[in-house]
Amino acid sequence: MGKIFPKSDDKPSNEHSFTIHKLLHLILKADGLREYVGIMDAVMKEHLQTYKNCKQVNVRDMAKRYLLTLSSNIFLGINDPGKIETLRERLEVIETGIFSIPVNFPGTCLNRSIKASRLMIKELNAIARQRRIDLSGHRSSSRKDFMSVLLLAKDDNGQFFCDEDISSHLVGLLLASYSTMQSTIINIMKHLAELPAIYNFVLREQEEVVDGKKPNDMLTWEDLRMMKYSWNVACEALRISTPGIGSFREAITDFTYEGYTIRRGSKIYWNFDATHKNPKYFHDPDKFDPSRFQGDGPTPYTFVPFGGGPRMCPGNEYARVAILTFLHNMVTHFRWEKLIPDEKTIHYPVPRPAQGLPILLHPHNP
Ligand code: HEM
Repeated sequence: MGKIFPKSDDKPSNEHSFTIHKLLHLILKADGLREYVGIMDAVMKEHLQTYKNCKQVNVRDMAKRYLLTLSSNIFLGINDPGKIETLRERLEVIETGIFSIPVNFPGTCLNRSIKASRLMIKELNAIARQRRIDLSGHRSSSRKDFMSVLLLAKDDNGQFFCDEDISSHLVGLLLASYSTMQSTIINIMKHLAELPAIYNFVLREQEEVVDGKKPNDMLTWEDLRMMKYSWNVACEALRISTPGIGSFREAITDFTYEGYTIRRGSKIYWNFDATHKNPKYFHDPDKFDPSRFQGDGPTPYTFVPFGGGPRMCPGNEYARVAILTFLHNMVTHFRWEKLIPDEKTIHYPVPRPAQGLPILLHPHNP
Protein backbone atom coordinates (compact mmCIF):
# COMPACT_ATOMS: atom_id res chain seq x y z
CA MET A 1 0.00 0.00 0.00
CA GLY A 2 2.81 2.42 0.89
CA LYS A 3 4.05 2.26 -2.70
CA ILE A 4 0.67 3.02 -4.13
CA PHE A 5 0.07 5.98 -1.83
CA PRO A 6 3.28 7.99 -2.03
CA LYS A 7 3.59 11.29 -0.24
CA SER A 8 4.87 14.18 -2.30
CA ASP A 9 7.97 14.56 -0.07
CA ASP A 10 8.19 10.78 0.48
CA LYS A 11 8.87 11.31 4.19
CA PRO A 12 6.92 9.02 6.49
CA SER A 13 4.90 10.80 9.16
CA ASN A 14 4.15 7.84 11.39
CA GLU A 15 3.03 9.84 14.37
CA HIS A 16 0.22 11.56 12.43
CA SER A 17 -0.64 8.50 10.36
CA PHE A 18 -1.04 6.38 13.45
CA THR A 19 -3.41 8.84 15.05
CA ILE A 20 -5.51 9.27 11.90
CA HIS A 21 -5.60 5.48 11.68
CA LYS A 22 -6.95 5.32 15.25
CA LEU A 23 -9.45 8.08 14.58
CA LEU A 24 -10.79 6.33 11.49
CA HIS A 25 -11.26 3.15 13.50
CA LEU A 26 -13.33 5.16 15.99
CA ILE A 27 -15.45 6.76 13.26
CA LEU A 28 -16.08 3.33 11.72
CA LYS A 29 -17.22 1.74 14.98
CA ALA A 30 -20.90 0.83 15.23
CA ASP A 31 -21.86 3.84 17.37
CA GLY A 32 -20.21 6.27 14.99
CA LEU A 33 -22.14 4.83 12.07
CA ARG A 34 -25.65 5.19 13.45
CA GLU A 35 -26.23 8.54 11.84
CA TYR A 36 -25.23 7.30 8.38
CA VAL A 37 -28.02 4.70 8.12
CA GLY A 38 -30.57 7.31 6.97
CA ILE A 39 -28.10 8.74 4.41
CA MET A 40 -27.46 5.28 2.97
CA ASP A 41 -31.18 4.56 2.79
CA ALA A 42 -31.88 7.91 1.08
CA VAL A 43 -29.13 7.25 -1.52
CA MET A 44 -30.47 3.76 -2.23
CA LYS A 45 -34.09 4.95 -2.48
CA GLU A 46 -33.07 7.67 -4.92
CA HIS A 47 -31.21 5.11 -7.02
CA LEU A 48 -34.21 2.79 -7.04
CA GLN A 49 -36.31 5.56 -8.60
CA THR A 50 -34.01 5.45 -11.63
CA TYR A 51 -34.55 1.67 -11.96
CA LYS A 52 -38.36 1.91 -11.73
CA ASN A 53 -38.83 1.73 -15.48
CA CYS A 54 -35.88 -0.58 -16.20
CA LYS A 55 -36.55 -4.23 -16.77
CA GLN A 56 -32.93 -5.27 -17.22
CA VAL A 57 -30.06 -4.07 -15.07
CA ASN A 58 -26.50 -5.05 -14.45
CA VAL A 59 -25.93 -5.66 -10.73
CA ARG A 60 -22.24 -4.69 -10.92
CA ASP A 61 -23.18 -1.26 -12.34
CA MET A 62 -25.94 -0.85 -9.80
CA ALA A 63 -23.66 -1.76 -6.89
CA LYS A 64 -20.83 0.46 -8.13
CA ARG A 65 -23.14 3.45 -8.46
CA TYR A 66 -24.65 2.93 -5.03
CA LEU A 67 -21.34 2.30 -3.26
CA LEU A 68 -19.48 5.15 -4.92
CA THR A 69 -22.28 7.60 -4.15
CA LEU A 70 -22.18 6.45 -0.53
CA SER A 71 -18.43 6.70 -0.12
CA SER A 72 -18.18 10.04 -1.95
CA ASN A 73 -20.92 11.40 0.24
CA ILE A 74 -19.95 9.84 3.57
CA PHE A 75 -16.14 9.79 3.31
CA LEU A 76 -15.63 13.00 1.33
CA GLY A 77 -18.83 15.07 1.49
CA ILE A 78 -19.07 15.08 -2.33
CA ASN A 79 -22.38 14.75 -4.19
CA ASP A 80 -21.50 16.04 -7.66
CA PRO A 81 -22.03 13.15 -10.17
CA GLY A 82 -19.15 14.42 -12.37
CA LYS A 83 -16.72 14.29 -9.44
CA ILE A 84 -18.03 10.86 -8.42
CA GLU A 85 -17.38 9.58 -11.95
CA THR A 86 -13.79 10.92 -11.86
CA LEU A 87 -13.33 9.15 -8.54
CA ARG A 88 -14.51 5.88 -10.09
CA GLU A 89 -12.07 6.21 -12.99
CA ARG A 90 -9.13 6.88 -10.66
CA LEU A 91 -10.06 4.05 -8.27
CA GLU A 92 -10.28 1.51 -11.06
CA VAL A 93 -6.85 2.46 -12.42
CA ILE A 94 -5.31 2.37 -8.94
CA GLU A 95 -6.84 -1.03 -8.32
CA THR A 96 -5.29 -2.60 -11.43
CA GLY A 97 -1.86 -1.67 -10.02
CA ILE A 98 -2.49 -3.34 -6.68
CA PHE A 99 -3.12 -6.65 -8.44
CA SER A 100 -0.33 -6.36 -11.02
CA ILE A 101 3.24 -7.49 -11.63
CA PRO A 102 5.31 -5.11 -9.46
CA VAL A 103 7.25 -3.51 -12.32
CA ASN A 104 7.25 0.26 -12.31
CA PHE A 105 8.14 1.95 -15.59
CA PRO A 106 6.02 3.97 -18.02
CA GLY A 107 3.24 1.92 -19.56
CA THR A 108 2.98 -0.73 -16.80
CA CYS A 109 -0.17 -1.15 -14.70
CA LEU A 110 1.74 -0.32 -11.55
CA ASN A 111 3.08 2.91 -13.07
CA ARG A 112 -0.39 4.01 -14.21
CA SER A 113 -1.73 3.10 -10.80
CA ILE A 114 0.88 5.16 -8.94
CA LYS A 115 0.20 8.14 -11.21
CA ALA A 116 -3.57 7.81 -10.64
CA SER A 117 -3.11 7.63 -6.87
CA ARG A 118 -0.86 10.75 -6.92
CA LEU A 119 -3.50 12.57 -8.95
CA MET A 120 -6.26 11.45 -6.63
CA ILE A 121 -4.37 12.56 -3.53
CA LYS A 122 -3.75 15.92 -5.22
CA GLU A 123 -7.44 16.27 -6.01
CA LEU A 124 -8.45 15.33 -2.47
CA ASN A 125 -5.87 17.80 -1.13
CA ALA A 126 -7.54 20.56 -3.14
CA ILE A 127 -10.94 19.58 -1.72
CA ALA A 128 -9.46 19.46 1.80
CA ARG A 129 -7.92 22.96 1.40
CA GLN A 130 -11.26 24.43 0.33
CA ARG A 131 -13.08 22.49 3.05
CA ARG A 132 -10.77 23.91 5.73
CA ILE A 133 -11.69 27.41 4.57
CA ASP A 134 -15.41 26.55 4.59
CA LEU A 135 -15.18 24.94 8.01
CA SER A 136 -13.21 27.81 9.56
CA GLY A 137 -16.18 30.08 8.82
CA HIS A 138 -18.26 28.18 11.37
CA ARG A 139 -17.56 27.62 15.04
CA SER A 140 -18.78 24.07 14.87
CA SER A 141 -19.49 22.08 11.78
CA SER A 142 -22.71 20.34 10.91
CA ARG A 143 -20.84 18.38 8.25
CA LYS A 144 -20.50 14.76 9.20
CA ASP A 145 -18.39 13.39 6.33
CA PHE A 146 -15.13 11.71 7.36
CA MET A 147 -12.95 14.31 5.64
CA SER A 148 -14.53 17.15 7.63
CA VAL A 149 -14.24 15.16 10.86
CA LEU A 150 -10.52 14.55 10.18
CA LEU A 151 -9.92 18.19 9.21
CA LEU A 152 -11.40 19.38 12.49
CA ALA A 153 -9.56 16.80 14.63
CA LYS A 154 -6.19 17.38 16.31
CA ASP A 155 -3.34 15.00 17.10
CA ASP A 156 -1.91 14.27 20.57
CA ASN A 157 0.12 17.49 20.35
CA GLY A 158 -2.89 19.66 19.61
CA GLN A 159 -1.94 20.05 15.92
CA PHE A 160 -4.31 19.64 12.99
CA PHE A 161 -3.50 16.70 10.70
CA CYS A 162 -1.96 17.66 7.38
CA ASP A 163 -4.08 17.49 4.22
CA GLU A 164 -1.72 15.00 2.59
CA ASP A 165 -2.09 12.45 5.43
CA ILE A 166 -5.85 12.87 5.49
CA SER A 167 -6.11 12.46 1.72
CA SER A 168 -3.95 9.37 1.55
CA HIS A 169 -5.93 7.68 4.35
CA LEU A 170 -9.19 8.52 2.58
CA VAL A 171 -7.88 7.03 -0.68
CA GLY A 172 -7.08 3.91 1.39
CA LEU A 173 -10.68 3.76 2.65
CA LEU A 174 -12.13 4.33 -0.81
CA LEU A 175 -10.05 1.50 -2.23
CA ALA A 176 -10.52 -0.91 0.67
CA SER A 177 -14.29 -0.57 0.42
CA TYR A 178 -14.75 -0.51 -3.37
CA SER A 179 -14.29 -4.01 -4.83
CA THR A 180 -14.87 -5.90 -1.60
CA MET A 181 -18.35 -4.44 -1.16
CA GLN A 182 -19.19 -4.68 -4.85
CA SER A 183 -18.27 -8.35 -4.91
CA THR A 184 -20.35 -9.06 -1.79
CA ILE A 185 -23.48 -7.32 -3.12
CA ILE A 186 -23.22 -9.04 -6.52
CA ASN A 187 -22.76 -12.46 -4.93
CA ILE A 188 -25.71 -12.00 -2.55
CA MET A 189 -27.92 -10.99 -5.50
CA LYS A 190 -26.71 -14.02 -7.47
CA HIS A 191 -27.51 -16.49 -4.68
CA LEU A 192 -30.92 -14.94 -4.05
CA ALA A 193 -31.75 -15.26 -7.76
CA GLU A 194 -30.75 -18.92 -7.66
CA LEU A 195 -32.41 -19.85 -4.36
CA PRO A 196 -36.04 -18.68 -4.21
CA ALA A 197 -36.70 -20.32 -0.81
CA ILE A 198 -33.91 -18.27 0.75
CA TYR A 199 -35.12 -15.15 -1.08
CA ASN A 200 -38.58 -15.72 0.46
CA PHE A 201 -37.16 -15.88 3.99
CA VAL A 202 -35.27 -12.63 3.39
CA LEU A 203 -38.40 -11.00 1.94
CA ARG A 204 -40.47 -12.06 4.96
CA GLU A 205 -37.92 -10.58 7.36
CA GLN A 206 -37.68 -7.34 5.39
CA GLU A 207 -41.48 -7.03 5.20
CA GLU A 208 -41.59 -7.29 9.00
CA VAL A 209 -39.22 -4.32 9.13
CA VAL A 210 -41.49 -2.35 6.75
CA ASP A 211 -44.61 -3.32 8.78
CA GLY A 212 -43.09 -1.75 11.89
CA LYS A 213 -42.59 1.62 10.17
CA LYS A 214 -44.73 4.49 8.86
CA PRO A 215 -44.73 4.98 5.07
CA ASN A 216 -41.73 7.10 3.98
CA ASP A 217 -39.86 6.53 7.28
CA MET A 218 -36.16 6.03 6.69
CA LEU A 219 -34.34 2.92 7.92
CA THR A 220 -32.80 3.21 11.38
CA TRP A 221 -30.08 1.41 13.30
CA GLU A 222 -32.79 -0.51 15.21
CA ASP A 223 -34.30 -1.73 11.91
CA LEU A 224 -30.93 -3.14 10.89
CA ARG A 225 -30.80 -5.13 14.12
CA MET A 226 -33.97 -6.94 13.04
CA MET A 227 -32.31 -8.13 9.82
CA LYS A 228 -30.60 -11.17 11.35
CA TYR A 229 -31.49 -13.69 8.66
CA SER A 230 -30.57 -11.23 5.88
CA TRP A 231 -27.16 -10.73 7.48
CA ASN A 232 -26.73 -14.51 7.73
CA VAL A 233 -27.33 -14.64 3.97
CA ALA A 234 -24.68 -11.94 3.45
CA CYS A 235 -22.24 -13.86 5.71
CA GLU A 236 -22.81 -17.04 3.74
CA ALA A 237 -22.11 -15.13 0.49
CA LEU A 238 -18.93 -13.78 2.12
CA ARG A 239 -17.93 -17.31 3.13
CA ILE A 240 -18.60 -18.96 -0.20
CA SER A 241 -17.09 -16.18 -2.37
CA THR A 242 -14.71 -14.35 -0.05
CA PRO A 243 -13.67 -11.00 -1.58
CA GLY A 244 -10.17 -10.94 -0.03
CA ILE A 245 -7.78 -13.68 -1.04
CA GLY A 246 -5.90 -13.67 2.23
CA SER A 247 -3.58 -11.61 4.34
CA PHE A 248 0.05 -11.58 5.52
CA ARG A 249 1.27 -11.92 9.07
CA GLU A 250 4.71 -12.13 10.67
CA ALA A 251 5.48 -15.02 13.04
CA ILE A 252 6.30 -13.49 16.42
CA THR A 253 7.69 -16.75 17.79
CA ASP A 254 8.98 -20.09 16.40
CA PHE A 255 6.19 -22.66 16.02
CA THR A 256 5.41 -25.97 14.32
CA TYR A 257 2.50 -26.37 11.93
CA GLU A 258 1.65 -29.66 10.17
CA GLY A 259 5.19 -30.86 10.82
CA TYR A 260 6.85 -27.69 9.43
CA THR A 261 8.84 -25.43 11.68
CA ILE A 262 8.02 -21.77 11.11
CA ARG A 263 10.74 -19.43 12.33
CA ARG A 264 10.12 -16.22 14.20
CA GLY A 265 10.12 -13.29 11.74
CA SER A 266 8.87 -15.39 8.78
CA LYS A 267 6.22 -13.84 6.60
CA ILE A 268 3.13 -16.05 6.58
CA TYR A 269 0.32 -15.93 4.05
CA TRP A 270 -3.08 -16.65 5.53
CA ASN A 271 -5.64 -17.92 2.98
CA PHE A 272 -9.24 -17.12 3.97
CA ASP A 273 -10.82 -19.30 1.32
CA ALA A 274 -9.02 -22.45 2.49
CA THR A 275 -10.52 -21.94 5.96
CA HIS A 276 -13.98 -21.12 4.61
CA LYS A 277 -14.06 -24.27 2.47
CA ASN A 278 -12.65 -26.60 5.12
CA PRO A 279 -15.27 -29.35 5.75
CA LYS A 280 -13.93 -29.68 9.31
CA TYR A 281 -15.48 -26.30 10.10
CA PHE A 282 -18.19 -26.00 7.44
CA HIS A 283 -20.13 -29.15 6.67
CA ASP A 284 -20.81 -29.53 2.91
CA PRO A 285 -18.79 -26.35 2.30
CA ASP A 286 -19.97 -25.71 -1.27
CA LYS A 287 -23.62 -25.60 -0.22
CA PHE A 288 -25.11 -22.12 0.27
CA ASP A 289 -26.64 -22.47 3.71
CA PRO A 290 -27.23 -19.30 5.81
CA SER A 291 -28.38 -21.43 8.77
CA ARG A 292 -24.68 -22.01 9.58
CA PHE A 293 -24.71 -18.54 11.11
CA GLN A 294 -27.69 -19.11 13.41
CA GLY A 295 -27.15 -19.34 17.16
CA ASP A 296 -23.48 -19.16 18.10
CA GLY A 297 -22.45 -19.46 14.43
CA PRO A 298 -19.09 -20.80 13.22
CA THR A 299 -16.17 -21.56 15.56
CA PRO A 300 -14.10 -18.40 16.28
CA TYR A 301 -11.46 -17.63 13.59
CA THR A 302 -13.04 -19.97 11.02
CA PHE A 303 -15.23 -17.28 9.43
CA VAL A 304 -12.73 -14.59 8.52
CA PRO A 305 -13.81 -12.53 5.46
CA PHE A 306 -12.75 -9.40 7.38
CA GLY A 307 -9.51 -10.94 8.63
CA GLY A 308 -8.85 -11.16 12.34
CA GLY A 309 -6.78 -9.84 15.22
CA PRO A 310 -5.48 -6.30 15.60
CA ARG A 311 -5.38 -5.63 11.82
CA MET A 312 -8.89 -6.89 11.21
CA CYS A 313 -10.91 -4.82 8.72
CA PRO A 314 -12.21 -1.72 10.53
CA GLY A 315 -14.91 -1.32 7.85
CA ASN A 316 -16.92 -4.44 8.76
CA GLU A 317 -19.74 -2.51 10.44
CA TYR A 318 -19.89 0.02 7.60
CA ALA A 319 -20.10 -2.94 5.20
CA ARG A 320 -22.95 -4.48 7.21
CA VAL A 321 -24.97 -1.25 7.20
CA ALA A 322 -24.43 -0.52 3.48
CA ILE A 323 -25.14 -4.10 2.39
CA LEU A 324 -28.30 -4.50 4.51
CA THR A 325 -29.63 -1.15 3.31
CA PHE A 326 -29.10 -2.21 -0.30
CA LEU A 327 -30.70 -5.60 0.31
CA HIS A 328 -33.70 -4.17 2.19
CA ASN A 329 -34.58 -1.84 -0.67
CA MET A 330 -34.03 -4.40 -3.42
CA VAL A 331 -35.98 -7.22 -1.79
CA THR A 332 -38.94 -5.06 -0.75
CA HIS A 333 -39.32 -3.75 -4.32
CA PHE A 334 -38.27 -6.62 -6.60
CA ARG A 335 -37.74 -10.25 -7.36
CA TRP A 336 -35.11 -10.86 -10.01
CA GLU A 337 -33.84 -13.56 -12.32
CA LYS A 338 -30.44 -14.06 -13.91
CA LEU A 339 -30.25 -13.23 -17.61
CA ILE A 340 -27.23 -15.52 -18.10
CA PRO A 341 -28.12 -18.71 -16.19
CA ASP A 342 -24.60 -20.21 -16.26
CA GLU A 343 -22.57 -16.99 -16.08
CA LYS A 344 -18.91 -17.78 -15.37
CA THR A 345 -17.26 -16.58 -12.17
CA ILE A 346 -13.97 -14.74 -12.51
CA HIS A 347 -11.56 -14.14 -9.66
CA TYR A 348 -9.90 -10.88 -10.68
CA PRO A 349 -9.42 -8.92 -8.52
CA VAL A 350 -12.22 -10.46 -6.42
CA PRO A 351 -14.66 -13.32 -7.16
CA ARG A 352 -17.66 -12.16 -9.21
CA PRO A 353 -19.78 -13.11 -12.22
CA ALA A 354 -17.83 -12.35 -15.42
CA GLN A 355 -20.52 -10.15 -17.02
CA GLY A 356 -21.40 -8.33 -13.79
CA LEU A 357 -24.66 -10.29 -13.28
CA PRO A 358 -27.24 -8.92 -15.71
CA ILE A 359 -30.72 -9.54 -14.26
CA LEU A 360 -34.36 -9.10 -15.13
CA LEU A 361 -36.27 -7.16 -12.47
CA HIS A 362 -39.82 -8.11 -11.48
CA PRO A 363 -41.35 -5.34 -9.34
CA HIS A 364 -43.71 -6.47 -6.54
CA ASN A 365 -46.09 -3.64 -7.50
CA PRO A 366 -45.76 -3.12 -11.25
C1 HEM B 1 -17.48 -6.78 2.45
C2 HEM B 1 -16.63 -5.80 2.58
C3 HEM B 1 -15.20 -5.91 3.07
C4 HEM B 1 -14.38 -6.98 3.20
C5 HEM B 1 -14.69 -8.43 2.85
C6 HEM B 1 -13.11 -6.50 3.73
C7 HEM B 1 -12.02 -7.30 4.03
C8 HEM B 1 -10.84 -6.83 4.57
C9 HEM B 1 -9.73 -7.68 4.94
C10 HEM B 1 -9.68 -9.17 4.76
C11 HEM B 1 -8.76 -6.88 5.46
C12 HEM B 1 -7.39 -7.35 6.00
C13 HEM B 1 -7.61 -7.77 7.46
C14 HEM B 1 -6.49 -8.58 8.08
O1 HEM B 1 -5.37 -8.59 7.58
O2 HEM B 1 -6.75 -9.19 9.15
C15 HEM B 1 -9.25 -5.53 5.42
C16 HEM B 1 -8.55 -4.42 5.83
C17 HEM B 1 -9.02 -3.14 5.79
N1 HEM B 1 -10.28 -2.73 5.42
FE1 HEM B 1 -11.78 -3.95 4.75
N2 HEM B 1 -13.20 -5.15 3.92
C18 HEM B 1 -14.45 -4.74 3.53
C19 HEM B 1 -14.98 -3.46 3.59
C20 HEM B 1 -14.29 -2.36 4.05
C21 HEM B 1 -14.86 -1.06 4.17
C22 HEM B 1 -16.32 -0.70 3.86
C23 HEM B 1 -13.87 -0.24 4.64
C24 HEM B 1 -13.93 1.23 4.98
C25 HEM B 1 -15.02 1.89 5.25
C26 HEM B 1 -12.68 -1.04 4.82
C27 HEM B 1 -11.47 -0.58 5.28
C28 HEM B 1 -10.37 -1.37 5.53
C29 HEM B 1 -9.09 -0.85 6.01
C30 HEM B 1 -8.76 0.63 6.28
C31 HEM B 1 -8.24 -1.96 6.17
C32 HEM B 1 -6.79 -1.96 6.67
C33 HEM B 1 -6.80 -2.15 8.18
C34 HEM B 1 -5.42 -2.17 8.81
O3 HEM B 1 -4.45 -2.53 8.16
O4 HEM B 1 -5.34 -1.84 10.01
N3 HEM B 1 -12.98 -2.33 4.46
N4 HEM B 1 -10.53 -5.52 4.88
